[in-house]
Formats: sequence, structure tokens, C-alpha cells
Amino acid sequence: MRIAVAVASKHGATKEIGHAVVERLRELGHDVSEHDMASTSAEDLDDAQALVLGGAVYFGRWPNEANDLVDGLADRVDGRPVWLFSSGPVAREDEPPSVEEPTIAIDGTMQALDAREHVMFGGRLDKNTLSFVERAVARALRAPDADTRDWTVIREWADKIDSALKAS
Ligand SMILES: Cc1cc2nc3c(=O)[nH]c(=O)nc-3n(C[C@H](O)[C@H](O)[C@H](O)COP(=O)(O)O)c2cc1C
Repeated sequence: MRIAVAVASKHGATKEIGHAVVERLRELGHDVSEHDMASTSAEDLDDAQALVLGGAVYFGRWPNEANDLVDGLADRVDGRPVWLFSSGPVAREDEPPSVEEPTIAIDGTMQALDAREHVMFGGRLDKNTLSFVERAVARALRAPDADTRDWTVIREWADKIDSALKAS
């Protein structure tokens, strides 16, 4: 099946999750295209029979380019199955949450695209890669540098998408 995976990532962690999903779906026999939302329009995804959209969470939201793409897609989804994922929390299990609001306002996106599911994966925080303002926020929140992405869980999620598509 032709699947498009489109990602909004500021510092690469979400992009790497998207790539892992792409690779797993390809292993399972799908024809998968990989997109950066910053340079992707809804029309670019017209060929896909299923969509996987992922965003990094900053202050409880996906980056702006993700919202632009979602707006464009709302009229074009046309019954195609959509799955959503986010990359966010970096708190370690032995520590309190590193960000005050480790949740995301995703309900509007779920409804606009009639998405089947939204999953929250872990994230990566490396203060050396952040902008001045982002670094100041991360320091103020005492967020530790960490990478809590679980590649097994991510690949299993791709397996679940494959199963759902093969069952439909
Ligand atoms: C300034 C700042 C704000 C953040 N806000 C949130 C948030 O509200 N919720 C959350 O779960 N993670 C938050 N994070 C963690 C990021 O979502 C996480 O590091 C993510 O993996 C980054 O993805 P990217 O490398 O693709 O940009 C924040 C990180 C920074 C630096």
C-alpha cells in the first residue's frame, strides 16, 4: 500500500522516529514516501492511500508547519486512514516530569482528520542543539538531557499500522 509519513521536527528527534516508522513499513512491503512537513503541502500527499503524521511537542503543541498541513489536509483526507504520533516527554522514570505539561492539544487534529489513533513517544533533549530561548526554558524547567525514545515500541506501532491496513 502507498503510505506517506510526514513529520514536523525542530531538532531531529521526531524525524528519526518518522524514519524508523518508514523503514519498518517498507520492510513489511509497503511503498512509503517520507516528508518534512515544512516543505510539504496537502496536495503532495494526494497519492498516498494512508497517512502517518508526526510532530515534536513544544509547549503542548506541534510546530506551526504541522498545523498548516493539517488545515490543508482536512478537506483532502477523503476517508483515507490517518495515524498520528508525537515526540515529547523526556523525563526519566526516576525523576519527576521534565516539562510542566507533558500533554498535547491534539483533539482538534484528531477530529479534523478523523484519525484512528494518536500515540505519544518519548523524545530527546540535548541542550547543546537548542536555540537560546529553548535552552533557557529547558534550564528553567530543570529538564535533563535525555533520550527516551523506545525504538522497539516505535517499530511495534508500525507493525500495528501494517496489521490494520492489511485487515481493511
Ligand atoms: C522549549 C521546549 C519546550 C518543550 N515543550 C514540551 C511540551 O510541552 N511537552 C512535551 O512533552 N515535550 C516538550 N518538549 C520536549 C520535546 O518535545 C522533545 O525534546 C522532542 O523529542 C523534540 O523533538 P525534535 O528534536 O524533533 O524537535 C519541549 C522541549 C523544549 C526544548
